[in-house]
Amino acid sequence: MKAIILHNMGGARSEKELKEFLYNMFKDKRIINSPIRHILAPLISNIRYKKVWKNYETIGGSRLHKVTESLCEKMKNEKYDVIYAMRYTAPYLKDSIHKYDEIIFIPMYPHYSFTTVESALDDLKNTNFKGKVKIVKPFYQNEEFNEILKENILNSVENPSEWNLIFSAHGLPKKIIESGDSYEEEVKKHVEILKEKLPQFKSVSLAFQSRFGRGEWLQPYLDEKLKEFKNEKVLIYPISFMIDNSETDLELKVEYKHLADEIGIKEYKVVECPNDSEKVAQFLLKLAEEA
Ligand SMILES: C=CC1=C(C)c2cc3[nH]c(cc4nc(cc5[nH]c(cc1n2)c(C)c5CCC(=O)O)C(CCC(=O)O)=C4C)c(C)c3C=C
Ligand SMILES: [Fe+2]
Ligand SMILES: [Fe+2]
Repeated sequence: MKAIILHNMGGARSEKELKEFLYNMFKDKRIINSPIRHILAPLISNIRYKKVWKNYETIGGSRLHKVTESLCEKMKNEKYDVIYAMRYTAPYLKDSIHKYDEIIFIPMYPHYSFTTVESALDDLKNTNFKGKVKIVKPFYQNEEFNEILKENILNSVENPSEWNLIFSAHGLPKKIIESGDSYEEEVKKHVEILKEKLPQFKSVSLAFQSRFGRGEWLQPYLDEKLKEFKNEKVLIYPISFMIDNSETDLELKVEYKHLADEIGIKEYKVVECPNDSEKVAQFLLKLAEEA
């Protein structure tokens, strides 16, 4: 039996699941590169989940699972089972992969990073799966994908010439980039590709969201970038994600929106991720076939 497996980070639908997510994430050597992460993981997750869950509750938890499930449903076909697995919350890869003889593995990230794609590949290796494996590579340069993004972005506003488009990428500690992670380079190339496809906008820029902890992260930070747009209209596109999750629904649409209001931004809007659209389903099937 063959399967296409969509692999993502995981999302928190309950307080318990948020604790599990945080614990697993901080235990991951790709996220915390410290020999004492086994001590840090329970400490940080225990302190953080209670504080953060209150905010998750305002959006009814993460919709990452639900939308991914719907995407799998749309990708269903006679040749393959289409299922999903998550890195830090159930359903875990080790619990489904051994049913199959052959899998096509799709890390659901447009750009490479040690913290995302490489961590997903660690998850795959850790299953000790002995069947045939094909892996879909990061696809930010794919023309069909970028046409989907372009259409998505243009459909979000009526007069793009009045709007400043900000591509918001998930941040990463500078230290990780300095250790050889190509994420920043790929994100910048991706923005250049999309900028050329979207000359209609008043301006196009890149910023990084959700800095965490101390230390320097990729810059410019989104909160600083927003300050440039007092009395202007700002459209945000979350460029690191395929599917909406707490980073888009909570961080961008609630927390950064609040900041935008404080700054005096005239209008602030966040574009939906590609999610479970028919076009994305067809695009991912094609990537799987070509892998
Ligand atoms: C501690 C460092 C973190 C790094 C590095 C990081 C990279 C990174 N994350 C995503 C995508 C997602 N992250 C999500 C949640 C989330 N991420 C971190 C921390 C780091 N992420 C935390 C602590 C959390 C939990 C929320 C919080 O406590 O603030 C999610 C959302 C899950 C959900 O519930 O919907 C996604 C998706 C990418 C793409 C990335 C690097 C490129
Ligand atoms: Fe994250
Ligand atoms: Fe984040």
